[in-house]
Amino acid sequence: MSRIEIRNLVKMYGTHQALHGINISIQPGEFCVLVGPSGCGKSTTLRMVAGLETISDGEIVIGERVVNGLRPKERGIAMVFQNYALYPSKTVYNNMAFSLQLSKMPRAEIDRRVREVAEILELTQLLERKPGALSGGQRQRVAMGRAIVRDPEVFLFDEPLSNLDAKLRGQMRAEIKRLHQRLKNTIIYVTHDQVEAMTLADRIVIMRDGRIEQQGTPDSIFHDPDTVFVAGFMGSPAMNLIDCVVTPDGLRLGETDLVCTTPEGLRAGDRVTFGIRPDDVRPAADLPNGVHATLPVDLIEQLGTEKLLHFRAGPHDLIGKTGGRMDLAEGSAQTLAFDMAHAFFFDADTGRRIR
Ligand SMILES: Nc1ncnc2c1ncn2[C@@H]1O[C@H](COP(=O)(O)OP(=O)(O)OP(=O)(O)O)[C@@H](O)[C@H]1O
Repeated sequence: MSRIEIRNLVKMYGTHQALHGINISIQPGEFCVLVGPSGCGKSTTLRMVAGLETISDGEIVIGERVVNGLRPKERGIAMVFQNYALYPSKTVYNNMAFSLQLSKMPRAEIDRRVREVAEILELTQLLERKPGALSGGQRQRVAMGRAIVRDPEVFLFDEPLSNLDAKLRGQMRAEIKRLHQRLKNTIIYVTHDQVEAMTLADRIVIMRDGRIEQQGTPDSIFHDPDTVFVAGFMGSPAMNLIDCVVTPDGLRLGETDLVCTTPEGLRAGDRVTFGIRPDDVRPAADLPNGVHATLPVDLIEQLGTEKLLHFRAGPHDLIGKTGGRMDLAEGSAQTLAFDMAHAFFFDADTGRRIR
């Protein structure tokens, strides 16, 4: 187990600045997920830790060593990519053994490691197969096995599940989590999937345009977002976000009769973004103490255990939730309740949270 320190990391691609001074301090054994929209710099950061990209400025420490000048294989890392890059002509056994063979490890030790890891990943029955005869999930496990046999100080994952279907993704996510509980290696994991970030991470780092927008535990990122960007990015369906102007009475959402008192420090005329998660907008019967408003529900999505209620508040399309068994008709006006204890307010100009 090694700590990883990323200090003031800068990446220039010619004149394009992809990273603007990234600072992340990852504790030994911590599972750190880098998440953010396409092009925000997640992969670039990971590839610089791996030694696959040069460092324009700043410092990367793995364990006790500054690794800026070290080649990838000298860094004590193993990387699992999105396209597993298995050797098609080699068996599963030889795919897993290959890097150890290159390092001239004794055959008996290679055999012990490959079989032990195959057992952990339930690949023992497949060791003589070639990748072409494996399912997507099995190939993904071989790619992980190939990384694990090397017993690296640090694992780097670059969107390892993005080629799998939804069900398999869920299964592999749980397997990666179990593997981490068992091996306790330090991990940096890149994804653009916020569900993966929430479920896997000890620490989530949300990136945007080459900068860190916020980092913290999944709980703190979800329940205590610093910015409207983080609030809107984490959570599915996304938080309802509505730009509005504070009136002398408080806050009015569009032309509706929903008015709430505003947090201290806001004055009439201030422009704010009001945020509330779909979980906190319910039919009034579910939430008697909320702020009530009667609004037209124009679409209901049945998800099984719950239903999503799409409704309009003035010009805004919003989403609420109710239990899957609740009987509601599309196109009818419903009295909805907003749980204002869980509402958020952001400065409409800067996007910063107003606390
Ligand atoms: N080799 C390169 N040359 C020039 N620009 C690059 C290069 N690689 C990445 N970039 C740019 O750097 C920025 C960050 O790219 P990066 O691949 O790290 O983003 P990402 O967050 O991993 O995105 P994605 O989720 O789409 O993979 C982007 O603007 C991208 O266009």
